[in-house]
Amino acid sequence: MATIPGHGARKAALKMLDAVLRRGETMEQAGGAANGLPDFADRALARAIAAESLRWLVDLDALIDSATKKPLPEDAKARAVLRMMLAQWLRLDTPPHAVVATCLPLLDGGPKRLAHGVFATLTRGEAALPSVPSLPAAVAARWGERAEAIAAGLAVPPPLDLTLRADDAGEGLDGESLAPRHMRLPRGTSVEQLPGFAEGAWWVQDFAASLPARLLAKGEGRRVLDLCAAPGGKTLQLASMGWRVTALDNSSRRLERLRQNCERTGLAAEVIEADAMGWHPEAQYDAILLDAPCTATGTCRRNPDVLHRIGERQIEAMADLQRQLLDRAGNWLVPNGKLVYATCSLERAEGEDIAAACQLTPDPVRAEELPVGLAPTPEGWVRTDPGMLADKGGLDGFFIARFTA
Ligand SMILES: C[S@@+](CC[C@H](N)C(=O)[O-])C[C@H]1O[C@@H](n2cnc3c(N)ncnc32)[C@H](O)[C@@H]1O
Repeated sequence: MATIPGHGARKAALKMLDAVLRRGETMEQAGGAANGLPDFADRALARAIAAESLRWLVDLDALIDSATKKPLPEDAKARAVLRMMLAQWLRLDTPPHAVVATCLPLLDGGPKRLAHGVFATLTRGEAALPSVPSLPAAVAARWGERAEAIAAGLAVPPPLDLTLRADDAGEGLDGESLAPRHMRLPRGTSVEQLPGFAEGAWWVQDFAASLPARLLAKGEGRRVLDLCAAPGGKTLQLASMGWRVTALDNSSRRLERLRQNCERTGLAAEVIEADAMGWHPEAQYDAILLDAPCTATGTCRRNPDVLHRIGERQIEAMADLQRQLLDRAGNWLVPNGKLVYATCSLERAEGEDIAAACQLTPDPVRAEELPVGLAPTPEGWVRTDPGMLADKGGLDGFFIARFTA
């Protein structure tokens, strides 16, 4: 059979969906399925199809079920292909005939006629998605009263946030600054073409992800441990704030990216590859930033896979590790040293519950320390989610707490 243009991207997207939904892989891991595609546009398309299918999965399934007499099994290939077909038509504005031509061959030797019939019925009728994606029931229950606002923030992929190396490093960038050393640009902006890229004047970092380091004072040559540091967004921030940074992580692959980031921006850090659960420092630190490994549900706008592969089991496992890392790090500070604990998770178990049980002395964040009108919680913690700053393009979900030794 002659190759159908665009079919490769759909094949890769189907593999990505399968990797996330059946094997519980992250979008990053699943994205490997698209790496074999020679064309950048095809790789980007495969990722967009998979991401939009996952973002709108509950609503796409409702449409599919409305057009079948007997519901297709959850893991049926025909359901997966139909999810992708509908996501392309309803979210990526692909004309139905192009969707049919590129996707139905994925079901060769299978229920092709059934899928064609369901898609034809839906495209002929009034099929539409709601303005806000529906969350899986378990996720909505976990996110409680913020669930609706978070879902609204999830409806569109996020803008591009840059953190600047210095106060004047944003020259030539035409965006909105929400705080010193920050620039927000429209989503889809191509990073490589922006002024300052080659010179390392800035790096890509969601605005919420830049908040933990902002809660430490200027370094003035003091020593900070960036614990769980790779790929280094916070390492770069701390170095640019005048700290002498030790960046520790146990992933050599991610540390390689950290080193490249340091090289591109001309910022320095001592890099240590080690397991934080076995490592001991030679001397205590003036400050520690613990950006702990987590379920990353706060990044659901760019990684909608977390909506479907994270449950109580993964959350509890992460919370356990976070508690242990925080316990250990608490012993590595000089008297009166500061520790900032952060996770990009929307789960209380990985944020509020960890901070409440911490043995260190709380150092509550004050309202005047936070930019753009963000307010600390009554406990002096910071909690962000994708429903916040909606008129400015939203925020990733983060939890941040500060302590004193
Ligand atoms: C949330 S990410 C860090 C992001 C990073 N701080 C930044 O701003 O770019 C968490 C990191 O923890 C690392 N990690 C997980 N378990 C670890 C352990 N036991 N020891 C050291 N690093 C660990 C992971 O490799 C991952 O890079």
